[in-house]
Amino acid sequence: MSGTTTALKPPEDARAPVRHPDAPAPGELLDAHNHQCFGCGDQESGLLLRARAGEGVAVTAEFEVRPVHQGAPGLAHGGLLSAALDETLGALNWMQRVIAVTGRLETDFARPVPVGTVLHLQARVTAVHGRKIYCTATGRIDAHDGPVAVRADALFIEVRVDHFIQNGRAEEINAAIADPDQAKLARVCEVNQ
Ligand SMILES: CCCCC/C=C\C/C=C\C/C=C\C/C=C\CCCC(=O)SCCNC(=O)CCNC(=O)[C@H](O)C(C)(C)COP(=O)(O)OP(=O)(O)OC[C@H]1O[C@@H](n2cnc3c(N)ncnc32)[C@H](O)[C@@H]1OP(=O)(O)O
Repeated sequence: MSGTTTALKPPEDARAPVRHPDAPAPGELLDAHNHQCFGCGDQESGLLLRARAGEGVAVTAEFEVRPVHQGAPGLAHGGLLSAALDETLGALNWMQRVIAVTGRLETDFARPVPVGTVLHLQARVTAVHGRKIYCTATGRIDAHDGPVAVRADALFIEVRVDHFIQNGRAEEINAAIADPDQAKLARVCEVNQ
């Protein structure tokens, strides 16, 4: 059952999430955090997931399941559905203006998802404790109020930009440092740390 492991249950003294005053307005399309990202970037074989700001500390996203996303014939691959949930949860960073990475992600697969489906995703932060951000997401079939196909609970951990600079391959990191959009994103988020 989702959300029952200790690591995914916020402690008693966790605080409510706070929407950053400069967070994008509800409905605003969110930028890709990296154009080469498998989830939100523009790679043809990727998810091409597009996320929008929601109310509060929440986002929505859409992911069209294409033939390249198959596992069983005609059905979406479960790992890619988890990736779509993970990417949507990652977009919550924009609403708090922090940089956080997935520490734990627990997915429930409730229904098979046929190729051709547009998965409507919703994610929100439920609690924050120090660097730990507790969040949850659902993916519904073909409509924002369609049947729930997948859901996830996750724990994201806030990191500094150094996390990427120290761990990423030099080729991509150097390109990111030279990219004004990436450098701006890193600065904006670090101001809050
Ligand atoms: C100019 C250059 C530009 C560079 C780029 C700029 C900006 C980037 C912008 C955005 C990118 C951000 C995210 C990407 C967005 C979307 C993609 C979807 C999201 C992902 O796909 S992202 C990739 C997958 N993700 C990883 O690649 C993480 C690998 N991993 C690690 O890098 C470490 O593992 C880390 C950092 C997670 C923790 O390491 P650490 O040393 O900082 O943590 P530490 O030990 O201090 O723990 C602190 C507290 O978290 C608890 N805790 C820690 N880990 C836990 C776990 N796994 N489960 C449960 N609890 C955990 C501890 O129990 C403790 O809790 P307590 O405080 O209560 O004791």
